[in-house]
Amino acid sequence: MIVFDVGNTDTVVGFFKGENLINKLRIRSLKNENSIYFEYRILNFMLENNIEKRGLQKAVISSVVPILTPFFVNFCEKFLDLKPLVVTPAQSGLLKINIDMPEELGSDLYVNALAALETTQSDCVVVDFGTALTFTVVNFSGQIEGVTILPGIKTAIKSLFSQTSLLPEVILEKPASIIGKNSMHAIQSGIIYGYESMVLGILKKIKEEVGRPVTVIGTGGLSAVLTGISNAFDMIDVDLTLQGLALYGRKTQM
Ligand SMILES: Nc1ncnc2c1ncn2[C@@H]1O[C@H](COP(=O)(O)OP(=O)(O)O)[C@@H](O)[C@H]1O
Ligand SMILES: CC(C)(COP(=O)(O)O)[C@@H](O)C(=O)NCCC(=O)O
Ligand SMILES: [K+]
Repeated sequence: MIVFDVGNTDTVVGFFKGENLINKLRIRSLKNENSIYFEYRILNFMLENNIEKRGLQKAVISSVVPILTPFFVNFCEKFLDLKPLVVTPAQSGLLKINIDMPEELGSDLYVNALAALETTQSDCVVVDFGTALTFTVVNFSGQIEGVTILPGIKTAIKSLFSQTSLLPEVILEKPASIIGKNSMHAIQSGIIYGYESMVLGILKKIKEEVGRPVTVIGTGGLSAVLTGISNAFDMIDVDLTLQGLALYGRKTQM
C-alpha cells in the first residue's frame, strides 16, 4: 500500500508491506510547483529503494491542502494504475465525529485518531506538532470529541519574524535561561518555554473536561522540539498519521 499525508508544510509518502511501514519520503508541499515536481520525487524514490509498482495494491490520500490533492490522485492513476481512496472523515463511519460540522474535520486529524485508538484502546489525546499545533480528543468507544488548534511552533516564529522589523527568524533551540540576553535567545526562550507551558496547560484543561484518564500521544515533524515536557506524553509516534492512513485503507472497502 502507498499512503500520502499532504500537510501544509510537507507531504509525507509512506510505503507499507502489510501492516509494516517499509519506507517514507518527505517532500515540501510547494503550491507553485506543477505535478512533475511531485511525480519526479516519488518515482525517483521508488526506483532508488526498489519499490515496484506492482507491489502496491492500494493507495490512500489524506490532504489538508485541497489545491494539491489532484496531483496525488493523478499520480496514483497515471503511474500506479490505482484509484486512490481519498480520506473523507464525515463519510467514513470508522469513527463517530461529535463536532458541529463533521465535514470540517481535517483528514489528518481523523486518521491520527484512528491510529491512536487502535494502538491504545483507551480515551486519548493526539497532539500533532505540524504547521498547526492540534489536540484531537477521541474516546475509547470510537468518537472524536473535538479539537484544539493553535499556530504550530515554526509558524509562530515565522509570524513574529514577518510582522516585526527588527526581530530575526531564529532556529528552534532552547536557551539555558528564560530571561534572554539577546534578541535570538529572547525569542527562542519565549517560543520554547512558552509552547511547553501552553501544551501542559491545554492538556490539563482537556483532562479536566474529559474527566477520565487519557493517553497522550505526540506526533508531527516538530514533536521532538519540546524536550522539557517529554513526560507529558505517554508515547511519541512520528509515523502515527501514516499508520492511520494504512489502517483506513485496510478498513475501507474500495
Ligand atoms: N523529520 C523531521 N525532522 C525534523 N523536523 C522536521 C521533520 N520533518 C518535518 N520537520 C519540520 O516540522 C514541521 C512540521 O512538519 P509536519 O508535521 O510534516 O507539518 P505539516 O503536516 O503541517 O506539513 C515542518 O516545519 C518541518 O520543517
Ligand atoms: C488543523 C490543520 C490545519 C492541521 O494541518 P497541518 O498542521 O497537519 O498541516 C488541518 O487538519 C486542517 O486544515 N483541518 C481543518 C480544520 C479542523 O480540523 O477542524
Ligand atoms: K500533518
